[in-house]
Amino acid sequence: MWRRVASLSSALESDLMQAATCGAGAWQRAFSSTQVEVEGFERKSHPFVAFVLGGPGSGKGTQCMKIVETFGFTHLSAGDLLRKEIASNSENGSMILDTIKEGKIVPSEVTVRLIQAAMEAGRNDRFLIDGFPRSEENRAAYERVIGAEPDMVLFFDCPENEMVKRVLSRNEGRVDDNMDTVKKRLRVFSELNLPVIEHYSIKGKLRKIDGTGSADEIFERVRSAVFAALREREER
Ligand SMILES: Nc1ncnc2c1ncn2[C@@H]1O[C@H](COP(=O)(O)OP(=O)(O)O)[C@@H](O)[C@H]1O
Ligand SMILES: O=c1ccn([C@@H]2O[C@H](COP(=O)(O)OP(=O)(O)O)[C@@H](O)[C@H]2O)c(=O)[nH]1
Ligand SMILES: [Mg+2]
Repeated sequence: MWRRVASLSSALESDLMQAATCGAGAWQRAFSSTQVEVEGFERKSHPFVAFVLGGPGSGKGTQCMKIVETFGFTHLSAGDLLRKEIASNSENGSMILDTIKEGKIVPSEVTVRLIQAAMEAGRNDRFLIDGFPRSEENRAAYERVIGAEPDMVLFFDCPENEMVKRVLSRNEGRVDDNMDTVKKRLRVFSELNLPVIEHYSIKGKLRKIDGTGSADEIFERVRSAVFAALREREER
């Protein structure tokens, strides 16, 4: 991420806002032109990281795809990384499969290492980490291994009945998209995920988004939160 050492002109600022509404290409062009035009940028050590949290079916993956299109983030779904590990028949594969079938949380050291490797391979300065951390232990392990906190935490707040409806109609052939497992996942969400959300709320990093309505309506809420957080990071 770039550290601002000179303030953006208001014209450039509005270019960036405008670009944020018309897709990653415009955003990248505006942003890169800003990098060229505003001398003296220095690359920061840690990339911009946004955790994306919310219960099963709250819309994390759907909104992550829109954020990628608009702001050029790399999307790392912790669940997808784990499912890839299962498919690779690695030594942890069967343990991960059993854990996911039960709606439980995979040991932190496994998930954090997968995220770390994906970030190193990602060659980007902004990442969405989707569906992680799911517990205080996950959170502490990430901060210990990666050595940094996230810049922002998006939390999609959605009523349980809406989440269940969406999960049961999600045709992705997943072993955990069934009534029995989704009930377990909702219990895990309220018992273990919510304390993580509370932690980041107290730290002032949480952006709670109403997860009801159409995907486009929800993204309008997301867009301004992400734009503000990116600008805040640049101005630090
Ligand atoms: N705003 C929405 N309204 C209705 N269905 C949605 C909405 N957002 C996502 N979905 C659908 O609900 C299911 C779960 O969405 P997803 O983004 O995978 O959530 P999560 O990653 O939080 O489990 C998917 O089938 C998706 O197409
Ligand atoms: O950091 C993570 C992310 C996911 N999971 C497991 O993987 C499942 C599916 O996660 P995903 O985020 O893909 O589910 P979604 O919320 O998108 O339905 C979860 O229920 C957990 O069992 C986990 O253990 N640790
Ligand atoms: Mg998901």
